[in-house]
Amino acid sequence: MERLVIEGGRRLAGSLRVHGSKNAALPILAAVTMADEEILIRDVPNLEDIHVMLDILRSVGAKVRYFDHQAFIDPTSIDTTVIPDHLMSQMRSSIFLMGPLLARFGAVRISKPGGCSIGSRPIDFHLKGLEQLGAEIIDRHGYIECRANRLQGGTIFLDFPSVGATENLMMAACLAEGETVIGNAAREPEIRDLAAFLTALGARISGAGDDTIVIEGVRRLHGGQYDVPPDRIVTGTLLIAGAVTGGNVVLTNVRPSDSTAVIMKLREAGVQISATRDILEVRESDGLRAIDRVQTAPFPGFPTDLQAPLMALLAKAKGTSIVSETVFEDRFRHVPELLRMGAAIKVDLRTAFVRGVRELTGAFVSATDLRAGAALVVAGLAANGSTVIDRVFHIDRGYESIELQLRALGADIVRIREPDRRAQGLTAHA
Ligand SMILES: CC(=O)N[C@H]1[C@@H](OP(=O)(O)OP(=O)(O)OC[C@H]2O[C@@H](n3ccc(=O)[nH]c3=O)[C@H](O)[C@@H]2O)O[C@H](CO)[C@@H](O)[C@@H]1O
Ligand SMILES: C=C(OP(=O)(O)O)C(=O)O
Repeated sequence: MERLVIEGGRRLAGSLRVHGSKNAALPILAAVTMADEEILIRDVPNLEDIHVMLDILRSVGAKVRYFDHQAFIDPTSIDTTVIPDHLMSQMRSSIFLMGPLLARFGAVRISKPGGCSIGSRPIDFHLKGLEQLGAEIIDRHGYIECRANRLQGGTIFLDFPSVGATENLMMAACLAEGETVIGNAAREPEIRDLAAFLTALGARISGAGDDTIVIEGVRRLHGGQYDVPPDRIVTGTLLIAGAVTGGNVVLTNVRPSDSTAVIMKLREAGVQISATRDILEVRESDGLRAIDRVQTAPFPGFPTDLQAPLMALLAKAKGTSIVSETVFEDRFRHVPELLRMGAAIKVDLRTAFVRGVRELTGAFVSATDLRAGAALVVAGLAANGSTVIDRVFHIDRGYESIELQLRALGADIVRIREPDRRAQGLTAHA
């Protein structure tokens, strides 16, 4: 079991290149199964979820090489559309194989996907949408079998602009016969990138990034190359980390327009941020202040994935901030951990009232999910004394060697294997 140990109170300073986006790379890698030639994807982050996705591609017979953040994938050797249970259960994004494999090979068999515990996360929109494209779906005993000779274009209207369902259905529709319209589609930047990648392979998509996407099905997708965009959630986390330590951090390889919501909220909290074409800089500010209201929402709203890291900053901001989580029903699991560090937060259903305290103190805490873990890192950087974060594997799903990135900015953070001297003297909890 690995842990992070942070000696808080160091001001972050320096420059860092933001790595490729997990949430953009995962559907792009799944979409590769629809092509009939080799594909090269660059800037693929070296993350646990990516390795699971590459293992899934290998498990269905694709030839995969991954080095220097480049993934070379030859899908022409795919010889099965049954995904092993132990890979399906490791992450939510395993569901992305459903649309592409069904569209390309006419059948797919999966078990229910795994993922972070942040809510119930059903897959009903994915299944209903595929049925509207003519798939026959049998969902029983924990397995889902889908069949279709060739998917038929159709009109789909999502009850909620689900990112994953929009991506899965957009991928499937690329090889369907005729036109598909996805209404109330998600507008996240990752959807634009997925559409750009598919278009580079010969797909015909318009409207990605708007709430109505139109896909004209084609017979085949050929080979191609694509650069994964920078990770906007890592960008936001590093901005927050720089701000909470009163630091001066320059982030390169960013797309500021994808981070508008978090930049605006940080400015409201008194943080100075400047943006140029692909650079963001957090400058030293004189004190953090509370934000009246932060409400998570689909893009371009404030991203749910940054709610926990921002809350860790607000825990030290003067005044009381109100944080509402509207996307997932159970995404406040970081609150009890922040309370161990001296935060003053009260939760009422899906709203948290965060009264800023003068000081957070180091403690032994546990990452309950990916972004909850990131929030604890933010809190640990700002706290007095040592923070030990358990269950680091959650953080490794979305941040590439987070300790190395933060050390490059001057943080005192190390990764240890239990038992280790630096962790002794701090009491573990269940
Ligand atoms: C790999 C990836 O890109 N993950 C992101 C993606 O997850 P993901 O694609 O799973 O998130 P969705 O946008 O689908 O989920 C949003 C809401 O819709 C609900 N829902 C979704 C699908 C469905 O079939 N039925 C249903 O009820 C979910 O339970 C949730 O309450 O978007 C989330 C919301 O921005 C982010 O937090 C995740 O980081
Ligand atoms: C919830 C997240 O990811 P996933 O959808 O892959 O579980 C996340 O990236 O914060």
